[in-house]
Amino acid sequence: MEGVLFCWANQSLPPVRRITVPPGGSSGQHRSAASMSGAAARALPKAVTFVTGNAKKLEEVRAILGSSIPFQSLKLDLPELQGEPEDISKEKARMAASQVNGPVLVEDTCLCFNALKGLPGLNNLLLAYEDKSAFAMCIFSLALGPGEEPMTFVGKTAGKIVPARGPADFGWDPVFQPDGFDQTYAEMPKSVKNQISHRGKALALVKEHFAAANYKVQNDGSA
Ligand SMILES: O=P(O)(O)OP(=O)(O)OP(=O)(O)OC[C@H]1O[C@@H](n2cnc3c(O)ncnc32)[C@H](O)[C@@H]1O
Ligand SMILES: [Mg+2]
Repeated sequence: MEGVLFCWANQSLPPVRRITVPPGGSSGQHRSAASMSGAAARALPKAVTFVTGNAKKLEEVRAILGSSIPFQSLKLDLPELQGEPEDISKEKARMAASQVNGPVLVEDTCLCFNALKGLPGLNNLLLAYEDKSAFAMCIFSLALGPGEEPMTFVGKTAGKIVPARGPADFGWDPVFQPDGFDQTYAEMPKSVKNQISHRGKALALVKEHFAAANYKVQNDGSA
């Protein structure tokens, strides 16, 4: 799985987790300093650019965000980094923000296997293990501009690895069955996946952040 080399086991972690907030930014309750004090909302020079080369990912992000956050998408050739997922994600956001010269949102996803202590890996590695439990994890990083410290938003969905079922048009969707469902991600309607998925949970935090921060886009060139 490109992009993310290490994950962690999910026993002690909640399904969504906000890792960092900017100085003076949102608190754990996702209310920005601006919205709490009545100060003017932060102006963004242009709409957020969501950087991805993955069309299926983009399709889901569009469906989940709707018109809640004005954004445009862009495919950039960024180097694949190694390290801790949140560090990778932040570094990706820093590089993207400096290339775009504006606010960017980037995303990395991995499927992590508890039997492998949270390491992502190939499904057949799991054959040797009784424990087929896994979790899908999505990390979004938002950088408001070049040189700005990115904020990260994490969503996780627990499930298990099963023999493939359903359409094979998006990554490992056919082999991941979320807990509490008898369908794999690939078998369930998109609207259901988006409601319960790692991506849906992470984007709920992103949305909360935007609602609280109330950014003012000066030149809305969103697609
Ligand atoms: O340009 P970026 O956004 O980095 O797109 P990517 O295709 O490189 O995406 P990732 O590195 O985040 O994802 C690693 C792999 O996981 C797959 N993947 C990501 N999200 C998925 C999801 O919700 N369901 C199934 N597979 C997914 C994706 O197709 C890749 O093969
Ligand atoms: Mg990638």
